Amino acid sequence: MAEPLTFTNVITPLLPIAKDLQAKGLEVFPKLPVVNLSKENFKPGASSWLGTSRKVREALEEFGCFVALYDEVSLELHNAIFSAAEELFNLPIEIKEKNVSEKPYYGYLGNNPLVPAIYEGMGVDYANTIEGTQNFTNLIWPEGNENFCKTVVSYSRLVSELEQMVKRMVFESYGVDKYYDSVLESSTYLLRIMKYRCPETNEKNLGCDVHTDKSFITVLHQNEVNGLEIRTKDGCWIGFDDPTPSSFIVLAGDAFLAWSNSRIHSPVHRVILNGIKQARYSLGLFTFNDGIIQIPEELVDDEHPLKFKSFEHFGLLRYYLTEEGQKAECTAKAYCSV
Ligand SMILES: O=C(O)CCC(=O)C(=O)O
Ligand SMILES: [Fe+2]
Repeated sequence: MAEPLTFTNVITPLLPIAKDLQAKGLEVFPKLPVVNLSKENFKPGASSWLGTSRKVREALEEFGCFVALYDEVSLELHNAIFSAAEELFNLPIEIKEKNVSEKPYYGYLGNNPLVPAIYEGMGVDYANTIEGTQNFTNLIWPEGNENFCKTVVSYSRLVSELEQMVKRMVFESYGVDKYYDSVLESSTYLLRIMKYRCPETNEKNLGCDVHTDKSFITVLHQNEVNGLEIRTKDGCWIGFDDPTPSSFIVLAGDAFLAWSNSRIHSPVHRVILNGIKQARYSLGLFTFNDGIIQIPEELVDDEHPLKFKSFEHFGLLRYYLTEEGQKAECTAKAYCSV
């Protein structure tokens, strides 16, 4: 029987051609897969849910990411969260530096030789909870900032619902939905608010160096200034160049790769700011799981022999900070392969 024409088997054969052209110095940017996840399009149990789940799984297996069209975040909230980001980064450095955390990469990242000079990041832990966001707000604005707090919680809750929908779809698509609730229960959400200022003359335009995420899933959202690039399995760079207020990049992290016994791909990505005229702001909602992540036995078979041991997710993140972890090509493989 002929292979069905899905977006992955249509796009994938074109990638080596794009890679060749890129190697010759030509700017060719194939597109990321796009999946419409706006709620009114389907309900659980309807056929479009199953078809969409398959698309989501295929995109994560082949590209490790896709553009989700999701209209739950209103334009008003979209504008409010980016204004909140601006307000936050306009604060004096000594206030921003108050945000420290024992969890690696959770506090203020900026003004630091470890990150590019044009980059700043601020982590809000447990951002989908009033308590988490209130703790952050109290630290930064002891006099209070109700508007910031409300905006961050509302945004993070809606985007965590998108993350949960994707996770449920993948679990169902693999027939392992019985593990969904326990994985959901241990999920925590870090919102990282990021700013990339315009590079000065002769300053490097690197915003974020090549890396894979250590999260289970990351959901990225940005203002109209481009720069995010994702590398395909065969080494072709795909730029995300048409952001809208309702487009979100859903990206699999190393923990999702390990959980799936290597079925899901965790893509290398970077941010490069070429000739930008205004600052780029982006938001990343990162899922990290408390405790141990188990690899479902159903995902182990002759074709997919067991590749990973159960692992502590925050252990993986801490390992990434070590000298050995920094050198590893794939953090999950180095940390918990069998
Ligand atoms: O700013 C972006 O779009 C991506 C940032 C990123 O990759 C990260 O924080 O892990
Ligand atoms: Fe990333």
